[in-house]
Amino acid sequence: MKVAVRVRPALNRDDHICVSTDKASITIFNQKNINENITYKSPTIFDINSNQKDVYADLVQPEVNHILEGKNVSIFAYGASGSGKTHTMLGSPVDPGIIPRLIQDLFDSFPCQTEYSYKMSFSYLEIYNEKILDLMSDNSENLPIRENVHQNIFVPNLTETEIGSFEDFFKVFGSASDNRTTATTYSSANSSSSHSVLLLKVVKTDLHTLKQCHLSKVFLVDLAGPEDNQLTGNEGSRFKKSALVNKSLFAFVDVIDAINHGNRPVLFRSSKLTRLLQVSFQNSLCGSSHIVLIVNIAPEAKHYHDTYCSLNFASKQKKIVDNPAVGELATAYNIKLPNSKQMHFIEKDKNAKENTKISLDSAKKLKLSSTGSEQSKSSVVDLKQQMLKMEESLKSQTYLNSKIPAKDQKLELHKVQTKNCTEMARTRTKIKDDQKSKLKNSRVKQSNDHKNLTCLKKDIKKEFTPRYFRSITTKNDYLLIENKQKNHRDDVLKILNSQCEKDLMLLHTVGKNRAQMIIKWNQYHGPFQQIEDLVHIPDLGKKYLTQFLHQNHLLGMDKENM
Ligand SMILES: Nc1ncnc2c1ncn2[C@@H]1O[C@H](COP(=O)(O)OP(=O)(O)OP(=O)(O)O)[C@@H](O)[C@H]1O
Repeated sequence: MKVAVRVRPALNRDDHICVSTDKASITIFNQKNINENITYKSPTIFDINSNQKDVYADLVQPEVNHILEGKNVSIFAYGASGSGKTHTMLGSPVDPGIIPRLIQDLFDSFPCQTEYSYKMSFSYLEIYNEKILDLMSDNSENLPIRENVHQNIFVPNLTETEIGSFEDFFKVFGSASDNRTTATTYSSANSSSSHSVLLLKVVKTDLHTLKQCHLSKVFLVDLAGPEDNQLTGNEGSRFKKSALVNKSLFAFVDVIDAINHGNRPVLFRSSKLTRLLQVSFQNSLCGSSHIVLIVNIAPEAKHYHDTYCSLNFASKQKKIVDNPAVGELATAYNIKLPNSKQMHFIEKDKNAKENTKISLDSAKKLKLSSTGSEQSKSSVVDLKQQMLKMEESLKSQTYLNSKIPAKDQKLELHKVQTKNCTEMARTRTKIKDDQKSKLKNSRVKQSNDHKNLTCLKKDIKKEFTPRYFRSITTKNDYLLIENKQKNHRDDVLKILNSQCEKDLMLLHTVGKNRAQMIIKWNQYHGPFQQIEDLVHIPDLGKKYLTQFLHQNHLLGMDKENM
């Protein structure tokens, strides 16, 4: 996930400003307390002088190739009302933002080939009051969100328009934008009070076979600004609506936090927005989906509180940016131990971090000990010196960072890995013991197959539901499941040969009809030798077999049988 902060220029010359920036940090000052200033470090800051072209070139242009390769990309503009989200995403005809630039860029980048063709279509919706409204339809009603058998999330009946050029897009999009819900807020007379989601679909087709090679989905999201109802004095329905906006923003922040920190379960269903983007969020963990988060900031002192909240959110995600290992942990098979050279840098990095901590502590002490105004002035000078030291220290961290990407991640990963290694050794012994005792037990239990099936029924329900899999966080969990899964492969085969409709229906993707098909095949051809024999049942076929293995979490196991 890429995270960037963008500060818009002040809208009024006379306004007091509470934000200052340099290349790698942003500082906010509290007007009510001159001693109170907070500095945030961020790898990507767009200050008041940055223009739309810079923002696009740095954050979005690199994604064009990913889109052409079939990866999904989601771009979010987050920030308080009036902080410049719509300007960043859409801009104006004279100063276009990310959306028009990306569409133009994609059309320009489609390669002219005789073998493949690219097609682009788009849908445009808003989430207002936790309702999904089709902005391309003049009288849209609340649309549902559905999930198909391939676990793709979609909105049925959402208008989708194919576009052959940038002009095509703008014609349709222009009128659809007028349908967006706006409201007057304390910071803007024309504030967007909904999340708008522009979904671009880019399809690559093989011109010889006319088959789709891949489909890339690009979500361009202009989030509604959170509203402080105490500050705005919102009442009645306006209060309820803004409470819903705030609730869905909390859900959005929660999901991002949970995904990036490896917390499980991730509550995608707690808002329409997160549910709609569930697949993109999940795929970002394995790298097949990219996320760009732009945190917009208004520099005026009257927005201090909003700015403070947005920067806190951004700085939390910055840790995440430096922590791609979360994805590796979630797909625990990829864990690699750092080599000795990397360990050297990790140690160095640790020291640099500690130096920063010391500087911060002494800066805090200085701040606390200042009393009189003279003392306060000298304290401020000292504080600045301390800050400089801190900055230097952080710079050295950045240097180290460039040597080893994701330093925090390495440290965290190392800790987790050391812990995991010990736990893994323990688990291996435990698994071996378990296996031995299971073998003994199974001899005794052989005479009672029904009992085994009842155990399996519980196991499948408890352990092989997708929800359970989502809660797996450590490699040990995977090892345990992997081991159990191998045993259960045999058990699933037993169920397939059980000729018992009720037991067969315990398996995922097996309903009454399929259970009867399996029983009939079984009676006619004799017992299945392996699960993959399902492919021989005429009405099921290869596609169903993959689905069956996937849903019952047998995919990737015993590949020699496939
Ligand atoms: N980088 C910028 N340069 C110049 N003007 C800007 C910039 N960012 C925002 N603005 C101006 O600030 C005002 C508010 O911006 P915008 O409407 O994009 O905010 P917003 O965050 O989308 O607000 P809301 O959530 O209320 O819709 C607009 O007049 C816009 O033109």
